[in-house]
Amino acid sequence: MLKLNQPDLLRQQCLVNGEWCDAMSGAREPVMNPATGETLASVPQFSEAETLQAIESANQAWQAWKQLTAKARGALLNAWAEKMMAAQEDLARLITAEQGKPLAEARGEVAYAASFISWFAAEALRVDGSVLQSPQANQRLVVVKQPVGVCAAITPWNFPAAMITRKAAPALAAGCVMIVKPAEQTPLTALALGQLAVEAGIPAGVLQVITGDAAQVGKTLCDSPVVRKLSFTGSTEVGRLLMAQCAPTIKKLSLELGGNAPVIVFDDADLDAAVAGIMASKFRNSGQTCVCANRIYVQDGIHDALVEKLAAAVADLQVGDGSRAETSQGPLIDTQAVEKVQIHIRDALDKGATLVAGGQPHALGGTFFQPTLVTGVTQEMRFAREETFGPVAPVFRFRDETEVVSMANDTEFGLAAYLFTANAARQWRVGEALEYGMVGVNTGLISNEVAPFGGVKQSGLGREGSRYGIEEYLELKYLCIDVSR
Ligand SMILES: NC(=O)C1=CN([C@@H]2O[C@H](COP(=O)(O)OP(=O)(O)OC[C@H]3O[C@@H](n4cnc5c(N)ncnc54)[C@H](OP(=O)(O)O)[C@@H]3O)[C@@H](O)[C@H]2O)C=CC1
Ligand SMILES: O=C(O)CCCC(=O)O
Repeated sequence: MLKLNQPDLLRQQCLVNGEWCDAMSGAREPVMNPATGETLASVPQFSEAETLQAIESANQAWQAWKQLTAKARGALLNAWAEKMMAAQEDLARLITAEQGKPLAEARGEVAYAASFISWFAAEALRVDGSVLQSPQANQRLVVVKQPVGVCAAITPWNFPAAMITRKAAPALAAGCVMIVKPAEQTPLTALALGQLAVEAGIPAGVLQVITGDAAQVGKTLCDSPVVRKLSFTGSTEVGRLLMAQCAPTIKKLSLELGGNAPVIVFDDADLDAAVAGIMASKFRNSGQTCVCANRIYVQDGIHDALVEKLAAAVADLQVGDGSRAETSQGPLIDTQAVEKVQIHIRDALDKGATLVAGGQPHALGGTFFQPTLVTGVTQEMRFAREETFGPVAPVFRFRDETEVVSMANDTEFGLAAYLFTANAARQWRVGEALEYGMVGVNTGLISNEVAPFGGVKQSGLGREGSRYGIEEYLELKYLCIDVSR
């Protein structure tokens, strides 16, 4: 059973207009622990009617929220971030229980999530406009920034806290209000964040958290002309659907979709640094992040040495329940995730790849999977085309820079890429040539609140975090003032 220091953080109702509510039908969905299969709690199954109520409450709340000074909004956001950090251990336990990641990673996620709130509390103070040089002597031209309005966020299960705050914090800082629909696997962290927002004094209706039928809730949010913006993180497939659903109301969109991150290791790289970077990027959250290394390209000259070091590092990973201190690899989120990993491995082995380590479900059973290393992978295999989203490191071999840049760019995705080389000119050259929104050079960890997170091509639209992130929640308004009368 889940034990929390602050038991009222385990919320099993939706937060609408400052009230904790059930679905009108009374329908509920269980929330499972992927490590044990245990039912942790259950949450309401909202449908269209309750979603419409949340939209109405959001619109009412917006009228007062947008009138607050940026300083006042920032102070409330800071109070929310402080509450989160005070409840870091409880939030981490909730994340590990419903999502599976090791507790140390979950604690890190809470701090990462809170960092977006503090960052945007400060960015609120820096939203400004401009005065333009007028082509007419009698006119003054002024540009101001105003909040977009009622926003919605649909978030994934892999970062149950951070994907919410990375959207809600800039929205609230800009003067928008937000309705959050978390993933069905991880609603408990989202509801706990709602509770902490209430405790921080964020007014009713400004941040609402609703759980339920994704297709119905999503369609209602997309169809509503009151909702002016949707921010989504998840699969490219659902992103495409939401984009189409938002077309009739011409909604603003931020989409953070699938990745297929290449890691390129050149002959001149520091091999230990490359292995540390690959391990951090590949096996974080058991390979379930959209910036996880999906393809590892290793140059001929160091291929065998790198594979040997990588195999040793993979062998050191400790698979287990994330609540155990020694665990570095938790379970995968569900059985479909395990199936996807197995399909990708089987496809590669059938086409001639070599299994160096792992490759099977773990002896612990359930959705635990052995950390896996495969070599001899080629562009014809699924590993090259699809996001595996699991603890599998597929190693490709390459000859030269031109060849590897072409292989790395040969995908419809363009979120994150990584390269390891000691050559400064090559760092620039390849960094510029990679068609990705984010490039890590000699590092496998690139995410923080200060940097613009987002992709090109079919990895999405817009940027989250950073000073650019708040712009996604602001509209420019131009005033032309005749000063002659
Ligand atoms: N970019 C990223 O960070 C992520 C990428 N992925 C990729 O997607 C694959 C599948 O993961 P999965 O969880 O199925 O991802 P989804 O895209 O299905 O889920 C992400 C979010 O979208 C919601 N959603 C699903 N269908 C609809 C719909 N018709 N209308 C509105 N919202 C909807 C989900 O709700 P609900 O949970 O209630 O169904 C969840 O909140 C992964 O293997 C991975 O490759 C997955 C998660 C995150
Ligand atoms: O979309 C994801 O997979 C979550 C983002 C991970 C990160 O912020 O590094």
